[in-house]
Amino acid sequence: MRGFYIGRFQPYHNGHHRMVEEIATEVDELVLGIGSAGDSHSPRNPFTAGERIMMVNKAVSDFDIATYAVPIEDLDRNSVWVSHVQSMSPAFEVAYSNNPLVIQLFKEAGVEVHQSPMFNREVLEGTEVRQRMIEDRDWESLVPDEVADVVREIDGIERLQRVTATDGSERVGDDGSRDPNPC
Ligand SMILES: Nc1ncnc2c1ncn2[C@@H]1O[C@H](COP(=O)(O)OP(=O)(O)OP(=O)(O)O)[C@@H](O)[C@H]1O
Ligand SMILES: NC(=O)c1ccc[n+]([C@@H]2O[C@H](COP(=O)(O)O)[C@@H](O)[C@H]2O)c1
Repeated sequence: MRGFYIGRFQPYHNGHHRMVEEIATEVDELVLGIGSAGDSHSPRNPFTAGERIMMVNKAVSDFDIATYAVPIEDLDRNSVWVSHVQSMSPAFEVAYSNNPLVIQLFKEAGVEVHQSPMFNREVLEGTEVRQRMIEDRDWESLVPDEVADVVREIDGIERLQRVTATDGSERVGDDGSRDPNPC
């Protein structure tokens, strides 16, 4: 059986890794959808699709299943998003997600969806990992070693710190969004 698991993986962290470990007990093959593939160089999405593919491929190489990383760009229309995913991915029988919108869209399209527990969510969250990177606090312990190597190879910390820095003329929200009309 082949499964599908999508995330932005900004970056791929130990919570994702635990989820893949669980999924690997249920499927022989897993497609890892690299979500929001067109986004990069922003506070919420610092890494390119290619960089995230490197992180994921290296990190999951130890698991005893075949994996395929497939970049999936966002669409303006949620109602056709599952068809878009299916048009880009090898065929799969079951989707894995803990994201309520993703679960809803797959269920409405008639795709079986499995959820997993949230692992140590207090710290295993992309937002927390990126915040630690920005503040030069320990982030390495929250990601697989292979991911830390990729982040270092691409000077990821410096990039994230640069794209997060503001010149004081705009405000950056908690989600990394920038207010285009600062008062
Ligand atoms: N600690 C975790 N345990 C289990 N599942 C997780 C964990 N963190 C994220 N996930 C799930 O993995 C999928 C992809 O998550 P995503 O890439 O958005 O990571 P995130 O940690 O939620 O990132 P961000 O804080 O950047 O939004 C989602 O279904 C999400 O619910
Ligand atoms: N309409 C759309 O483009 C659409 C809908 C649902 C999810 N997604 C994407 O799927 C991914 C879901 O991953 P997360 O669970 O990490 O949020 C994200 O990249 C999100 O942007 C896109």
